Amino acid sequence: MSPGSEENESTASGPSTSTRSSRRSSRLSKISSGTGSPPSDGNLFEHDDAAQKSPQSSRETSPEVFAGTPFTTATLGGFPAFQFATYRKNPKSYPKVYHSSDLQTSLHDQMNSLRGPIAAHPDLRDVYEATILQNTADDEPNAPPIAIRNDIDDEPTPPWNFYYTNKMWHGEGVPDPDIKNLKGCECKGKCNSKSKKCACAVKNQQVQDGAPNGYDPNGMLLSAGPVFECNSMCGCDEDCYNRVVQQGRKYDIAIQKTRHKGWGIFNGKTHIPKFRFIGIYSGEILTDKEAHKRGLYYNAAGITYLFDIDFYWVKERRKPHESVYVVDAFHAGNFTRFLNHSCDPNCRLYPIFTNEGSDQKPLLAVFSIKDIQPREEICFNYQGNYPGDEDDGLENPAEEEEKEKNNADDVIYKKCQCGAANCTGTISFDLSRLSITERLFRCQDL
Ligand SMILES: C[S@@+](CC[C@H](N)C(=O)[O-])C[C@H]1O[C@@H](n2cnc3c(N)ncnc32)[C@H](O)[C@@H]1O
Repeated sequence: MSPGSEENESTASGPSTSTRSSRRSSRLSKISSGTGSPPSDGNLFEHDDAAQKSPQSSRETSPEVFAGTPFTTATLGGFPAFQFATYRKNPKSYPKVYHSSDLQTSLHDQMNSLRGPIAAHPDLRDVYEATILQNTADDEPNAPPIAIRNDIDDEPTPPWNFYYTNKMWHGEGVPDPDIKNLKGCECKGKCNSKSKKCACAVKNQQVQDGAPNGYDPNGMLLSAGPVFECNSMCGCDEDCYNRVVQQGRKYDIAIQKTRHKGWGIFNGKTHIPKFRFIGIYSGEILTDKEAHKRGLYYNAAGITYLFDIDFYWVKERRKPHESVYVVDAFHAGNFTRFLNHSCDPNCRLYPIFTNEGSDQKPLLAVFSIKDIQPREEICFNYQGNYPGDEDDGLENPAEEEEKEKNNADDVIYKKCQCGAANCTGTISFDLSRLSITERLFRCQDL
């Protein structure tokens, strides 16, 4: 089954489109010069907080970035004003870069030092939920809250062993997002995935050889990607149809204890249609070398949160000297780190680019691949086996046996508790990594 292969729903806000048969709105903005005192009539101005707070905002005025930019000399209340489109051709604010070395752990150390009845107090759940809200306030301000539930035992919350975040924290040796190679579109209003003029839509169509790619106006994913979302360099609106992952989570979910698989992720009260964005697999982005070192420890503990960025499309473009990047959600991550494995999964990870110009570092975005009922557990397949993939994940048994002998120390086997009718009985983590898929992974294969 392919993303977007169902009939489109009509939409109240956007034009109704049929994606199956087909291959696939000036405003003035102003910004303070960033120097001197804020204006006394500051509320007359739209200030870009992100740009002002960003440690890199000094770059906004650097000659390298703005060389030749036709800024207007018009002023509004003493501040320079310029055309929105011109402004957006130069990033309004460089995406802030987060480094693993800046991760905060003091709250976690404090919570882990609690002992006795206080450590098991049910009210700790409220602290956990509030921490999630606080840590995600800037990147998903309109998302429904995440609930913590446990009807199985007395553990009040999942362990306080990671920093809750939707961001990607760059480890040592991992380059910052490549902004120099980030290209935007010149569109105004909302971009249309079928457009032949929108540079982002055209790029998306090209990577799928002209087949539909990107999203429909309801946010439904149209292909297996990669999808290049509109970015800081684009002229379109913040709620453009080609900005789905960057707008954050829309569905309410619960982190809930399961009987045999530890904590898991459950849908909330609403039904999630297929191919809708659920969340990004956030955490630290590491070099392969660092991930390998950590993997040995995770093997010993029998649990892993390492996830290789090894999409077919990424691999094809990797230069010989380039490392595989790996996402590690052990020390930092969001609810997606609690997604359990199922042999009959209802979600899958897709490569989505938001503000990253490097081919090698898409976000790992979780989308539903089936309609997900209220309260249903949300799971993906840790081995990257999905019905309809080129070989359905079924390896050559002789090759597999040989691989197992060679890697005996690097593979963890666990009894699978997914309960699906087609359950294979075991889950294995090869080299302590969860895999997107080693196999060919193209839209037409799904
Ligand atoms: C990425 S974590 C998922 C969240 C985990 N349940 C927790 O409480 O932190 C992966 C671990 O969850 C457990 N798990 C996930 N899916 C499972 C399954 N189908 N059967 C048994 N254990 C599972 C295993 O212990 C596995 O190592």
